Amino acid sequence: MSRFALARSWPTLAFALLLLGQAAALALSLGGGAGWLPWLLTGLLALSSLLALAALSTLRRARAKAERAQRTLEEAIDALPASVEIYDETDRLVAFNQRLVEIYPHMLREFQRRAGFEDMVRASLARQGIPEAIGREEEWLAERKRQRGRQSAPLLQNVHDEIWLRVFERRTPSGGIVGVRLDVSDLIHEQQRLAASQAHLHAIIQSAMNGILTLDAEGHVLEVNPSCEQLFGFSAAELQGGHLSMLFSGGLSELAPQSLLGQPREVSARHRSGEELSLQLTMAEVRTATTHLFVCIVTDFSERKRQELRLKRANELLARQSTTDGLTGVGNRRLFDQALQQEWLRSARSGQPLAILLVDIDHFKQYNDRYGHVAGDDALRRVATLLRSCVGRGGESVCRYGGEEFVVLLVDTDLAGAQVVAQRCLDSLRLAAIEHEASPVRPTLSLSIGVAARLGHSQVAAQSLLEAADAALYKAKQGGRARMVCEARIA
Ligand SMILES: Nc1nc2c(ncn2[C@@H]2O[C@H](COP(=O)(O)OP(=O)(O)OP(=O)(O)O)[C@@H](O)[C@H]2O)c(=O)[nH]1
Repeated sequence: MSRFALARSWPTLAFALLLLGQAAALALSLGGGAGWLPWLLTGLLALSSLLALAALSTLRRARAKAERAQRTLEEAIDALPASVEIYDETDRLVAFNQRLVEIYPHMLREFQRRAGFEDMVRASLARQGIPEAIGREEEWLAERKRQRGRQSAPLLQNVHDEIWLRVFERRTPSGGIVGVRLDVSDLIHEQQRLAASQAHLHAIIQSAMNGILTLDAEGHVLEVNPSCEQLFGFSAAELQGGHLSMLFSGGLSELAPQSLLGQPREVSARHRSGEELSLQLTMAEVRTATTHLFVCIVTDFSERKRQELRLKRANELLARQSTTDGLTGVGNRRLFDQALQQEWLRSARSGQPLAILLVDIDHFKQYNDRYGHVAGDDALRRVATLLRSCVGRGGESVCRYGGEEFVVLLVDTDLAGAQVVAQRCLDSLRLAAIEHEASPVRPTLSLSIGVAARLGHSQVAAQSLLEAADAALYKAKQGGRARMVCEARIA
């Protein structure tokens, strides 16, 4: 028997002793009895009084202890960060803590012991205290009652002023219900902020002009944006799961995304159609406690690259045109001037000789007059071609000097060598036998050539070589044309 049970039985014992005492007193008053009997009765009375007093004191102590225990329990429940409410088997409120009142301050009056759950919910609905139920209160209440104490997962409830609760309800073995409401507003607001930021990010990625791919740590495609689909000509479904190497060529196939981190790099790729793409690839790593992936941003500069190539070709053509004679296709005067300066310096450095032939078509005016300008142009083209074929080492050293005059630059060639070339030119034109009936020299086109050469290391200017060749040409003309004249070497 526990001490508490023992204490509870003592008043009964004391009462029994008292009754026994009174019975004995009655028997005595009714007649006779032993002389010791009053003493016995007095003793019994005293003993029963003592027992009763002891029992009362034990009871008081036990009650005080029970009250202390209940107070401790109530204080503990009140101190919980969650609200606690306890209902009996008829769904009436038996106990609740302070937190419940704080969560539902408008329900202060309704939170009474023995208040029914449904009545309290109805009161809350009437005050529009449950935002998600507004406009469909009865339906909401029916559903709430149906689920009461049976939810497999806690309910998420939006109360007022942006307060979100997780409601845990469990049925007790005796048929009552214990409810706990945990304020998860911070968590929900964080989730809402996260969802908003994800939506924001998603919109940016979806509308970005750059191709954006997410890759796993091995380089397999996880997600792509519409620009990426457009860029490669493959759908997201086709790209997903594929490896980086499927998209990019040029040595990227063996590389893991990790090795592409850092500075943007230029890579080439192929569109589904086979068209070559010039791309810039920037790789970023995303590493969190639960995630490890890579974000690859791809910029297409194929069009810019094509434009650059077109521009380069156009510039090359322009440069060629600016140094080419439009009629004959040989170099023009500008090219000759540049080449002469360049070779002059080179010859000065190396000590190698340098020679030029100044070539003039004889009586070309008469040719034009006799055969017309178009035929004259054609004759100029034929002479240019013949000269190029006579020069041997790269015909590009033949330039049109102006009108019906050509100049031939002969590198690493001395005067003797230049004379050989000049003679070859004269012979070659004679053999070509281009008709020139109006020429007083002979009935075919002829040339006069002035030859000059420089010795290496001479300090004079390049112009002096040209002047020497011009003087020689003049002498050739004076000497009857259809010939060459060699000017003395330039020192
Ligand atoms: N068809 C044609 N003729 C040209 C061209 N450039 C210059 N000529 C002509 O070449 C002729 C040169 O005449 P001149 O300077 O008197 O020389 P030439 O008639 O050859 O006389 P010599 O040089 O003294 O033998 C001119 O009639 C020019 O019109 C050209 O591009 N096409």
